[in-house]
Amino acid sequence: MKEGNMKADLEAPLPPAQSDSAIRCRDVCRSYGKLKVLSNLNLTVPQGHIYGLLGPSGCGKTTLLKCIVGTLKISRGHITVLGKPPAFPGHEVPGKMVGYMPQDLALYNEFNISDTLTFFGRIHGLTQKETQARMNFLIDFLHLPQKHSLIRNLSGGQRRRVSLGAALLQNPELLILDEPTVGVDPVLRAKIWQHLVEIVKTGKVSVIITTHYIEEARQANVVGLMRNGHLLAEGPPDAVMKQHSATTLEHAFLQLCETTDQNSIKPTSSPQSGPLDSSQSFEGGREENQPILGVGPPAGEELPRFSANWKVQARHILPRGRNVAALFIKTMLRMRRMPGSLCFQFLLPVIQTSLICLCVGGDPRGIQVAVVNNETSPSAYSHSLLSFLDNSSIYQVPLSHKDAFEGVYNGDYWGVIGFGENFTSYLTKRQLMVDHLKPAFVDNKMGSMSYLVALPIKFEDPIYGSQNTDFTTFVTPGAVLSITFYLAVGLTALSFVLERKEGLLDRCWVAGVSSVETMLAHLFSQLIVISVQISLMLLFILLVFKTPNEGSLLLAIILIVLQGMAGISFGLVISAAIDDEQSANQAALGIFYPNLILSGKAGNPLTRLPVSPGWGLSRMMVWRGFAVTLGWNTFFLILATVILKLRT
Ligand SMILES: Nc1ncnc2c1ncn2[C@@H]1O[C@H](COP(=O)(O)OP(=O)(O)OP(=O)(O)O)[C@@H](O)[C@H]1O
Repeated sequence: MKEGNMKADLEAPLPPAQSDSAIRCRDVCRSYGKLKVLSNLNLTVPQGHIYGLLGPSGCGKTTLLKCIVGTLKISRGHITVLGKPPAFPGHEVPGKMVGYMPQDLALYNEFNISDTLTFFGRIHGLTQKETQARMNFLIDFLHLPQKHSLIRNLSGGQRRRVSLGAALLQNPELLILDEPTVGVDPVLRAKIWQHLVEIVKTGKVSVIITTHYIEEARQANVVGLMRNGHLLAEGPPDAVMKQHSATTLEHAFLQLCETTDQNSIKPTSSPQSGPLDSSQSFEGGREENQPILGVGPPAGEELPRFSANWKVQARHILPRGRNVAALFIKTMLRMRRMPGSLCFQFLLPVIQTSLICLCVGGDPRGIQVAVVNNETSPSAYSHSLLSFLDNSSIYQVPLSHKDAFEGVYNGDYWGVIGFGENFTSYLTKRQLMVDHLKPAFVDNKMGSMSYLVALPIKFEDPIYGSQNTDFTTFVTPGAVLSITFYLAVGLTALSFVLERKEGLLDRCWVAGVSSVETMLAHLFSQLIVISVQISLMLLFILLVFKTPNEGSLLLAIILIVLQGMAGISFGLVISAAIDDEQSANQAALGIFYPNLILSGKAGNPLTRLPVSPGWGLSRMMVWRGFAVTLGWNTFFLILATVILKLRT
């Protein structure tokens, strides 16, 4: 009786033939380092159905969804999504065919609802009219507030609905929703489910949804029960409950776990067979590692082979202008919405350069020096000598011999200047003697060898700059290059790491944006920031601090821009390799001094070449500087791309 009922249940709601599967996973494995998260997992989402993927926290649901949308690579096995493997050249998964709502809401807080939907509309290639029409529908349908409401001012539930709206925007054929109902009140939860049931009715849209709330998944057409990276069971909710004589899905799941533990059966390693027949039961004749009530294709089914011609492959690799433009506009809009942060980015380099010009290389001031003068006459030479000292640097404190030395021992004074009582008379005598003796001695005793007592160094007029070049002039060009480089490193690394942490990068990738497009858009938008920064810095150092410039200003600007671009590229490497902002900051800071010293930016006059001496690109030292900077740029960009590819 029990078996008969179960068969009847299975026959009615089971999905169409497996060729109509929206998603098929076969023997899928995925690990994070040594942690095996997905292990020989088999799953089938039938076309035009809602698939509820259930399981405890940490069982691997999100990891599986990331593998399905192509943001994570599987270590072993096969996945096909809407007919082809994810990220297959020419396939629009990731892309327009899939709507993805990640677990973390992944919305730009500075945007309003309209900006958010417009951004995703641009990426999906919707016209303004289409986006507007969908936006009006979604705002009405999901009961969203006014379209100009800022995301950061919305409630948690409203944000969740905006995130769902962004996933639904382009009417995708496949919806992947990672816990859309977490933290949502029961009324909204019911509404979300009601909507999902509505959209799959056409048979053209398929949905896979994960949830912790097992009972709500009874509204799904098919549920998959997952545990420790395996799929324990897959089938219509009623059939799963009946199979375990349970009144709730939760109870059925508990029973399934207990039985699995007792029998120590390792689930799912072989391809699934068709729907369970009356002789098959979990307790009895079930094939080892096969999920009960499987809805997938029969065992031994041949997997289709996929190929793409070189044109499709080339189009797949090449960055698309539409996506780069959408990302560029997005970054510009975010900057405009954060005027404080923008001003900080523009002014910080100017403030730093100004501080260097004001504080580095100037004369010391207010140095306290004890003066012990034993000459009393006001006309004594000692008074004249003391008056010639630079009194803005040295602050003279007249003291007795004892107090002066005690003061120096106590650290109150930097030194003692002392004059004996006969200083003036001895100086006069010595002057007279030298005047008489020197010519006589040198000429009579040394004759033609008198040049030997001349100074061994001759100071000619300098080829570059003036004879009195101060340290500030010397150090400023290197400082400008360093500041441009490090600000670009820090800002790039931080913005990318934060975007990834908030799930924004993943969301964009699932919408069809490649890592190269993301990098290009960032490079272009940062170029604008760098240009303003450089203009302000040059205005200050050339016009306010009057740092001399005898060379081509254009070459100097190009070199500084290239340094900024090298900083952006290096920031991309850091953000590709590191996941949290603290480590990214540490990496950016850690490279500061080694790079400053090894690159010669600190005190190496070569860094000033295009600015000060007026050399052009024909000089080897100058073009080599440009070539080296361009080389590092290319190397960092390639490295960032490779790391990103390896890490997905
Ligand atoms: N980037 C990562 N690096 C290392 N381990 C990870 C990473 N992401 C997830 N994991 C680990 O993989 C396992 C599965 O994580 P996953 O997020 O897929 O689980 P989940 O079922 O979605 O959990 P939840 O329902 O709580 O979201 C967990 O043990 C988690 O710690």
